[in-house]
Amino acid sequence: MDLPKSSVLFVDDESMILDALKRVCRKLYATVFTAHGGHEALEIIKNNQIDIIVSDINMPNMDGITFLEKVSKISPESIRIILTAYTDVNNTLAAINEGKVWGYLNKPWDNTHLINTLNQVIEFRKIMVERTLLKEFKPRDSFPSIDKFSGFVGSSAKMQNIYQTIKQCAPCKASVFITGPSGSGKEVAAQALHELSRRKEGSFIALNCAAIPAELMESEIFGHVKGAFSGAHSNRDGAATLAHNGTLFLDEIAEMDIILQAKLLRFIQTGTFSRVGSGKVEKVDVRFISATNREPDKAIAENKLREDLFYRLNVLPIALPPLNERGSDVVQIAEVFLQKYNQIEERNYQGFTPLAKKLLRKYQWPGNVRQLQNLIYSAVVLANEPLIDEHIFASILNLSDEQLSLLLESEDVAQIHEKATDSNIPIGECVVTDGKSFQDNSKIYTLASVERKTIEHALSQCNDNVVKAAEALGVSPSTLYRKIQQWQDSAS
Ligand SMILES: Nc1ncnc2c1ncn2[C@@H]1O[C@H](COP(=O)(O)OP(=O)(O)OP(=O)(O)O)[C@@H](O)[C@H]1O
Repeated sequence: MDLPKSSVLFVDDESMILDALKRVCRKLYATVFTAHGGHEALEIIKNNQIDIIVSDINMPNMDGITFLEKVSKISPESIRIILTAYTDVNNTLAAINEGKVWGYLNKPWDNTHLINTLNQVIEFRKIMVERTLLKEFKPRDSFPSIDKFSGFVGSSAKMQNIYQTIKQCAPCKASVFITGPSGSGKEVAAQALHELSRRKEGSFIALNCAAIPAELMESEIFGHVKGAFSGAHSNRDGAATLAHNGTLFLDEIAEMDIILQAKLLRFIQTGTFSRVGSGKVEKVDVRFISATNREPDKAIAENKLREDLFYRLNVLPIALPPLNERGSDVVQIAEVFLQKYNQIEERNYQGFTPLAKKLLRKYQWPGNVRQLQNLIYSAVVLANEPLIDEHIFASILNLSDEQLSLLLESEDVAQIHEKATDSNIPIGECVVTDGKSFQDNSKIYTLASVERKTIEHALSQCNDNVVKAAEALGVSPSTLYRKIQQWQDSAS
């Protein structure tokens, strides 16, 4: 598990001491911050992830013990160390015993001892963080069992219908016409039809009619003989020959040249064709599957697709639903892609945070499964926590903060109710606004107020331990810190 570089904050009222500490710590594998006193340090802690805090005791305005006590509330996971003269020993021991600080360093310090101690603390903290993460996120050897059907992942009712249709259509010879938006899995469906058919020992030949230039298409389908056109240096088999006893998948059929569509129609009707440049008629046994992401009626009206060809190909229609109509299939598919890209990129992401999953379920997915696939691959490359969170997704999808909250907002109330039920806390008792319980049905509460009260309640139940409260609420600690920070910002 790769953890990011640690960060250390030194707090002292004397600039010379801070400069000296900074110089010594160049040897440390850590980002070093300095602050001239408690108030400046608290600002830094609010705006940055600080792992280790080393503070002087005797400082004007706010003494070191009071400062570190405050830190223990807002950043309980950070390791707090006192930099102290021997004369402060009683204060120091009391602070350690009360759990306000983790340990102390002597002032004046020995450079080597200082670096060694901080390195040990960095190591110690890493182990603690790893332990917490491992406990919190329960790393697993395998992801939860996923419903799969011949290349498809997902168990929504709509996809169950599709699987049923594929199972019924696969054994027949009749042509199948697959429609569905771009990236919705039309080729996966075509392959499933082939794999589940009696032709599975034969070849599955896919031709993307949009990707091949019109002048080459005829030769791609039917092959050519040597000398048929300039560049035809030898005989070449086309897809029709290669798919003999197998399946020919004509993807993006409405992009095929309309004149060639007439030749294709003849081939489908008779099973016979001639290679380009040859008069010899050949016969093959091919099952046709075609697909388009256009609406066939429109494509016919626009003269992109021959009507007679369409009716010939559209014996068994299959219409794939867009990803955003497949409910939580999206999360299952994302989990499978996560496993795949974890393996390819040698990463070990354990899954997604609850809000990241919510984003996956709420997003519209204009590019369907292919877009989801690309998103997960990017996240695996760009994220650096064991769980992938909603912010990584939002940044890859280019969503503003406002768009992200709008996207996540709609289910919030339900989620809060779910969580209260999960933790057996009666909602009316745990979430109170303006002195009224949420069981008061006459009042409508804003989502923001419900959220804030819920978080405040969780914090107070967990003795202000942000990590525990975050765990209880099912969000990451960083999300909670961000929210607390926002309230503090708007209050100041
Ligand atoms: N239900 C699914 N489960 C897992 N992976 C899927 C699923 N549907 C599609 N995919 C994957 O998504 C990607 C796009 O699927 P596919 O190429 O079949 O879509 P398409 O509809 O044929 O796209 P286009 O319209 O652009 O030709 C592929 O990598 C495919 O393996």
